[in-house]
Amino acid sequence: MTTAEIAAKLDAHDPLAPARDRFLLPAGTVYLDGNSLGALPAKVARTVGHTITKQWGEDLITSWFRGGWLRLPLTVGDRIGRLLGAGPGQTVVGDTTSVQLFNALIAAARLRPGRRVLLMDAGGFPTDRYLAASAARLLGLELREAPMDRFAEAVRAAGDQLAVATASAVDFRTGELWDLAGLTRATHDAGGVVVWDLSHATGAVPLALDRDGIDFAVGCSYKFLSGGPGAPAYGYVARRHHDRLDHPLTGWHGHADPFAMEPSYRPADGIARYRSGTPHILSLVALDAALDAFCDVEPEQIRAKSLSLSAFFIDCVDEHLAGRGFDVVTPREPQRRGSQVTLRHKDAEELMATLIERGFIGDVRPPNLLRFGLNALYVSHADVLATVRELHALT
Ligand SMILES: Cc1ncc(COP(=O)(O)O)c(C=O)c1O
Ligand SMILES: Nc1c(O)cccc1C(=O)C[C@H](N)C(=O)O
Repeated sequence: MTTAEIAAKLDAHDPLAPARDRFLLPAGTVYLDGNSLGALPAKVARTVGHTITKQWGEDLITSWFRGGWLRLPLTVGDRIGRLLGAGPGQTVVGDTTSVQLFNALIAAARLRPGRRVLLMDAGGFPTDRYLAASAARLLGLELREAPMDRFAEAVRAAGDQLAVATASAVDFRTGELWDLAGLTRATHDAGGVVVWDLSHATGAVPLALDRDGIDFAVGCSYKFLSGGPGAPAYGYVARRHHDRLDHPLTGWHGHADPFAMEPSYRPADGIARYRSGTPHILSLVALDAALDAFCDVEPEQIRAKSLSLSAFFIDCVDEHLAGRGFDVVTPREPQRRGSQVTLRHKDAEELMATLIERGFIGDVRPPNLLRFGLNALYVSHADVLATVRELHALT
């Protein structure tokens, strides 16, 4: 079969194909950058419009209490929790991933007083590295870094000095998926606490935070979840830590009784104490509406489609781009792949600029990586083949 026939067959048998209509994608565009900014879900504008005109415009401040605004960080958190393999009452939505990560690192370290080492993933996203360095300085911890393929070794080397280990589940450059369960176990064996950044995994890879015993996790909601530009991030804290959870940002929304306006901080019970200030309602409403696109979809279905797309992408590269200067950077073993394919090429910048001009949107990361995000809800095998053909035409 030709790659065109294979694409047609895979798309014809794709149970998630109808989900594409839940998104507004511009005609003539192949969108492979949903790992950076997810496409616009069709329901979002209408829902946010209603919140603005009715809830804000007419119901005014009563919307905080009667309109459900106050609880949105928790209700939306539980909806994301379903995609994380997290039972209700452990996920809160708000602030940015950077802020969530900072909170998680500090709160995690406070669970291990007397231990000296904060271990971070050497190839992590820059914001994670910058924040881990600052958290270490603030807490007087020794910052160590290790590449992910030697992370477990570094955890063992830190031994009983390990306070916190933090890493990304999926490498933002290569799309490699790491062993969350195994690395969490290794961290626990050393007596440490783990903080995962799940930004490139959420909505893309099945996760089992409760089952895998993960302590803390954070993630973006504007990537595979399509919550919109600057959509609020989430923070997960395993229930077993809630009673001892010492949140660094003791804002009034995490207080046991915010509207009592007490002079001193008294943390709320459960995950509610992991809130801080006033939630970003319009962004939360947009994210809530975006999550409807996932309501009848199981993470395993997303995974099956995503792996089919990435395997087909790699096959098309092998078939159509051989000898044209491309290397497949993303692992070929399916269990080691997230939901993107990364290619190395010396002219990555120029190639991507031309691809985008022609309606094929991916992105580049220095020095020479072309990244293509594969959102199982709206990307087809035909999109993948068309993109590879365009790269063929350009090289
Ligand atoms: C792994 C990872 N963490 C964090 C972020 C971003 O954090 P923030 O939303 O605070 O900019 C990104 C992407 O921007 C990311 O890829
Ligand atoms: N967060 C972003 C932003 O504020 C502007 C442009 C892109 C982004 C991204 O999400 C980048 C993304 N995290 C990455 O993996 O490179």
